[in-house]
Amino acid sequence: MTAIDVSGLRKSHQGFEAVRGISFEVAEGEIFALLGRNGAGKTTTIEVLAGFQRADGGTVRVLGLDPHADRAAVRGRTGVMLQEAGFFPDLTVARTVDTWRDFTAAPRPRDEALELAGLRARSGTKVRQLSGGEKRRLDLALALLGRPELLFLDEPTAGMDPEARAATWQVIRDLAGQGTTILLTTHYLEEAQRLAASMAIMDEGRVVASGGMAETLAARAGRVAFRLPAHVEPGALPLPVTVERGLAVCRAEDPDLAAQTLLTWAAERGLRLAGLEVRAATLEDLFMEMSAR
Ligand SMILES: Nc1ncnc2c1ncn2[C@@H]1O[C@H](COP(=O)(O)OP(=O)(O)OP(=O)(O)O)[C@@H](O)[C@H]1O
Repeated sequence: MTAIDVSGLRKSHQGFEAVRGISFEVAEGEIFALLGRNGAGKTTTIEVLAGFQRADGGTVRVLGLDPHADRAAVRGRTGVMLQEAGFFPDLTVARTVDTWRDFTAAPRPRDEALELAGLRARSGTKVRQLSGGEKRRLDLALALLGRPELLFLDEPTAGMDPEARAATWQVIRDLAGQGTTILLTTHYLEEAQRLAASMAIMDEGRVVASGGMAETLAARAGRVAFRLPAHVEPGALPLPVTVERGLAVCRAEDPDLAAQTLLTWAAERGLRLAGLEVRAATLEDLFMEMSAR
């Protein structure tokens, strides 16, 4: 089943077209990463999908519903974590959650939501005393209150230290494991690559790449990098290379095979390929390529 179906979506803000006819689908129970540079249109897209803004063009279906026309129904089944939460700084974490519980149908118990978000130990702390990363966790706890079928997470790990980030990844994975569909944005491409089964990269309001994460990356060239041996010209190597920051870099569909070819060539000449690094394409490679156009 498709949890989110976006086709030709357009949305302008005061005459500026932030989203310019994008299409993508998110399958039920999947983690989907919406990626792109600052201003690419990710938040605007989430705001339309969550029913906060009305689309100017195209069609959008969320859990089979129109998120604007059927927004009450959609809101009851979705959780949203936007970038800027409107917390009351003088309330404690516990009171903040309690206040939100009052507006949520069949909410989770407060401590369960705090536990899930890794914030239970800060229950009695005032919001103003939370760190940036802890505020993100409070946001997550609030987004989880209504046991949503679908979660929108706009930069869920921004400002978190590595430990908190890893804990949040686990929460996200656990939720997906229980069947929750998750659409997230992040500027941490490694995070997207680790978490998401599918993705779309946006640039200036358009989708410039999309698809299954593993398939998309597998279809792209990997790279073999090494320090060029002394007195060897790049043109003498058996495969084409570029020299990048002092390293010879060979891009190849099958980087293992390319490395073998290069190593055999070097061994036959008694040369070493120092610092040899062989890796498949990463999301960062794809992102840089797509955003640089
Ligand atoms: N309310 C608004 N009024 C006018 N312009 C807006 C408004 N909201 C967003 N924009 C503009 O629309 C474009 C897309 O913004 P959006 O917040 O959707 O991008 P984003 O991909 O989420 O960026 P970021 O990674 O910085 O969060 C930007 O150029 C932004 O300045």
